[in-house]
Amino acid sequence: MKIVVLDGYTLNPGDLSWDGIKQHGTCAIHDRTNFAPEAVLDAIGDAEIVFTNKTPLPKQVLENTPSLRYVGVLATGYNVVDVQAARARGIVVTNIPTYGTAAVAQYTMALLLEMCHHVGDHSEEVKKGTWTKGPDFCFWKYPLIELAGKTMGIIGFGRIGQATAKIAQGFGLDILACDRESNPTRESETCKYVSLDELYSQSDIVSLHCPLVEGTEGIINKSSIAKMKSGVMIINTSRGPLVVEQDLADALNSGKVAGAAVDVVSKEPIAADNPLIKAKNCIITPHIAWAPKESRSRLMETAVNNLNAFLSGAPVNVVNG
Ligand SMILES: NC(=O)C1=CN([C@@H]2O[C@H](COP(=O)(O)OP(=O)(O)OC[C@H]3O[C@@H](n4cnc5c(N)ncnc54)[C@H](O)[C@@H]3O)[C@@H](O)[C@H]2O)C=CC1
Ligand SMILES: O=C(O)C(=O)CO
Repeated sequence: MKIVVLDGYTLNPGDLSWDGIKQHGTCAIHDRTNFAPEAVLDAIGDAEIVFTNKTPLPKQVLENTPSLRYVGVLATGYNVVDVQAARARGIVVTNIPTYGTAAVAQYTMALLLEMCHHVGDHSEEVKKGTWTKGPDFCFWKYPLIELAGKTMGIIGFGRIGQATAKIAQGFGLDILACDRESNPTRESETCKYVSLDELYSQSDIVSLHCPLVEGTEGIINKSSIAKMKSGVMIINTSRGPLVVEQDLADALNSGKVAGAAVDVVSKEPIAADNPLIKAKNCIITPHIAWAPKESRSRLMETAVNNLNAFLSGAPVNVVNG
């Protein structure tokens, strides 16, 4: 059996093992593949099994891979695959749920705390000598923000949204959740479901945890930002295209949005002219919320289990069933 991993490097830069996948046949592991459909087709060749993390598999590719039977997405978000086109061709697509829930929730809070305290910047200032030369026993470069008593709006109250809420409640934040489906058993004195408009108008912090699908693309835009409080902070650890980046940059530059922290952007790696790079009060990290070794190890383990289950005729974690 021919197996191809299109972009294995970010999952396994050398500190994990591909053996669980390699045991099933001839395995070509590409560190990365050019995203152009011709290059992707070339890398896939006549493989039956393909793994992708972020290499796109659009209809144009899936319709020209006659041997392909299985696509294993090496991530939770599977927006890189045209799942309808795969279903039409009888290709099973699976994802990896839960491996990164704890890491992404933790990272969301790291971004929030960075916006509140700018720990890294303050440390750099001290090392530059600003404290040594200063007249006072302390100084700060930015307004410092206390979270207790504030409200965090969470769009997409699934695994990561709920895990984030749990930590945030520990900081004294009240949670407003918005999801396609509400589950009253998840509500409490400090957590309730609201409509999107209520979430926008009442939240001091808005954090995105819904998948990138047709209905969520561009959900944060000029008009949704207009419904938010002045001075709101926005966090995106989900997918870049959830945000209209020029609209967010404009709102940061005008001060309507006090701060934004994004781990994901519309095009990755980030384009040099992405408007968020020069926007005021914007923290950008290179899509690393998922990447502690602990969570990557769980991801690899689940990828192997997914492949074993598919080959045994009882696939699990299927996203195009
Ligand atoms: N930055 C990173 O490293 C990582 C990012 N992610 C992103 O996080 C996302 C969420 O992951 P999980 O929480 O594990 O997924 P999940 O499937 O457990 O939760 C997603 C939630 O979003 C809800 N949802 C779907 N459409 C919606 C809409 N239109 N409006 C409101 N809610 C909607 C779903 O009902 C579900 O409750 C992934 O889709 C992925 O894009 C996931 C892992 C790592
Ligand atoms: O798991 C995911 O969805 C990620 O974004 C990490 O690649």
